[in-house]
Amino acid sequence: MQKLNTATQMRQMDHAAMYGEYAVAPAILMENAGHAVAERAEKYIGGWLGKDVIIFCGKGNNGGDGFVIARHIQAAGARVYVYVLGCFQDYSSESRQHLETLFKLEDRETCIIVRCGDENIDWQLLKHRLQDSQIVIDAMLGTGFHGNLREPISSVTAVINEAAAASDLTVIAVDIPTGVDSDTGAVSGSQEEENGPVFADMTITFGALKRGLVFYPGRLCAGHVELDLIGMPAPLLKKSEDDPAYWLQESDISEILVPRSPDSHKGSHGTIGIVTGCSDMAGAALMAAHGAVRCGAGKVFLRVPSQTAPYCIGRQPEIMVRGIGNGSFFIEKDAEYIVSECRSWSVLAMGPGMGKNRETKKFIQYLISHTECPVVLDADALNLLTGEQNFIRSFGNRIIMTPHLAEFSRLSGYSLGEIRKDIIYAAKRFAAAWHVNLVLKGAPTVIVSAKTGNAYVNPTGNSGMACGGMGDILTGMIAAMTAHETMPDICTAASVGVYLHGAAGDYCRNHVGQYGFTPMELADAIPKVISQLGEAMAVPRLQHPMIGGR
Ligand SMILES: NC(=O)C1=CN([C@@H]2O[C@H](COP(=O)(O)OP(=O)(O)OC[C@H]3O[C@@H](n4cnc5c(N)ncnc54)[C@H](OP(=O)(O)O)[C@@H]3O)[C@@H](O)[C@H]2O)[C@@H](O)CC1
Ligand SMILES: Nc1ncnc2c1ncn2[C@@H]1O[C@H](COP(=O)(O)OP(=O)(O)O)[C@@H](O)[C@H]1O
Ligand SMILES: [K+]
Repeated sequence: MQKLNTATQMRQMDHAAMYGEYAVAPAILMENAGHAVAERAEKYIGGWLGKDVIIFCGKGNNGGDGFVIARHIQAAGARVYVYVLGCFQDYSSESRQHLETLFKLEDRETCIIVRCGDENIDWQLLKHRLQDSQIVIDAMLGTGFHGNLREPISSVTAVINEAAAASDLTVIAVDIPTGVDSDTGAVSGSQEEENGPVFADMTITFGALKRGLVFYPGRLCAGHVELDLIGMPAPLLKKSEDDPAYWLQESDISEILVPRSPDSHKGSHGTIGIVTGCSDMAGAALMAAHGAVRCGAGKVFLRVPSQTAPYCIGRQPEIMVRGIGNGSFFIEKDAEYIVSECRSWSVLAMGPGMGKNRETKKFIQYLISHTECPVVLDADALNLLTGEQNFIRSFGNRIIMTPHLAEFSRLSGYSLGEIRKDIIYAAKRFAAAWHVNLVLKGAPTVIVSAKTGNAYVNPTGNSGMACGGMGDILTGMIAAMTAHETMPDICTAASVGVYLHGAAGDYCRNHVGQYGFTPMELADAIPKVISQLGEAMAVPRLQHPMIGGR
């Protein structure tokens, strides 16, 4: 698990490293950052020797990193043009120190410094240099960026992007591409204003990942991302932040998802009750059940309204289907029977294709309030529970809600714009207010624990999954994961389900193609992606140290 930090958290980490008990000198931290870029980018571009490189250095410490990079790559055999966009006296003392060193290296041949602080930029000359260069390094703005790009940075950014689009210029961003908000992934400008962000091929980021590197549109600007720890003291790297968010790793999943015990039986892997569907949406119910089967569930029971049952019975032999009541949708009266069945179920999942009938809402509420097992709520179950914050709050610890953005907007009352502005904030705020475990589906999906308020962001998945039915499969997967005997808590189960769902989507993209793989094909890929985790799976362990815990 990697921390996903905000600019404020990064400032606190930097400050603690430099001015706390560890007393790492600011110039050394900057030296490490600049050296990390020179070294990691060298591998990416295949060596500095003989390359023409333009480094744009802003007036903050991101620019200071640029001065260090210039020194290292000049030494490695490149010709460097350094555009200094700040005035000497305004730089921090560590940036000034590195700039002074660079001034000593200026030779008009391998190190050419262009002082732009109080002069105009020769745009024609810059464009020619961009045409003749192979690499651009963006050290204009890092975590200090806010608002929209101002001149001259906005024009410099425009000419970099233009040159990169017209040639095979490689753009390397320092810490985060200029114009990307570290906290949210929002970017500067709009199409009309043309003051958009830098589009980089690679970003080397320092100390911890920034949230803006994994949320769109910022993620599109970052290209290939590498994290360098730049000599940050280990306790600071491990320290839990206030208001934390984490980027899930494959190693987290293989640590949690232990191999099945040789003497396990179907009871060890849970009895899954999927109670959903209505007359015209039998497919959603079947897909949810199939998602559970493919996640290794011990037994899967599918309960649908009686008029839906003929379309489900016998479709898949391992799923035990029964029709409930007399109608084409569930009504409150049907709930009593499910409550009695539920006593032997490990988990109850409701929502996919369930319809929006008011009577069905009463059915769902009756079931939630008369059962004790974990409950996964998706799709129509969420639409029906809009406005029921007080009701959900009292059961929230054992509920996982899995809305996509539009369902989340209806459920929470937050506008889509408000949600997109800061997805982690919106997800955490909702999970705290409703006291519920949340899986906010999207690109990427965010999971929030009801118990800790921690947010986990999922790295897997792709746009081939943007098609109807993918969420239904996920509902069944999360239900099945919740029921495995070795799963420490339901937020962890949800995180594993979401990760594997995306990983199975990535498997399908790679083996079937980005267009047109189906939810059922994705489900069929789940055992394959789990077996790929196989070698890394840990020996059984009861409590994973981070997700959902503590
Ligand atoms: N010791 C450390 O802390 C370490 C830090 N490190 C590095 O420092 C970086 C953070 O440095 P930082 O805090 O100086 O901020 P930075 O991103 O350089 O920008 C600040 C300047 O940008 C300006 N500005 C803002 N918005 C703007 C806009 N829209 N358009 C135009 N200008 C705008 C803003 O001006 P203002 O708006 O305040 O007038 C201010 O002058 C971090 O990302 C990492 O690379 C590493 O070396 C490791 C050790
Ligand atoms: N561009 C994308 N990148 C990654 N994952 C995606 C993308 N588009 C969709 N998904 C995933 O696919 C699933 C779609 O779920 P949902 O919208 O509920 O589908 P449905 O309701 O039709 O079953 C979610 O898990 C979502 O995260
Ligand atoms: K940058």
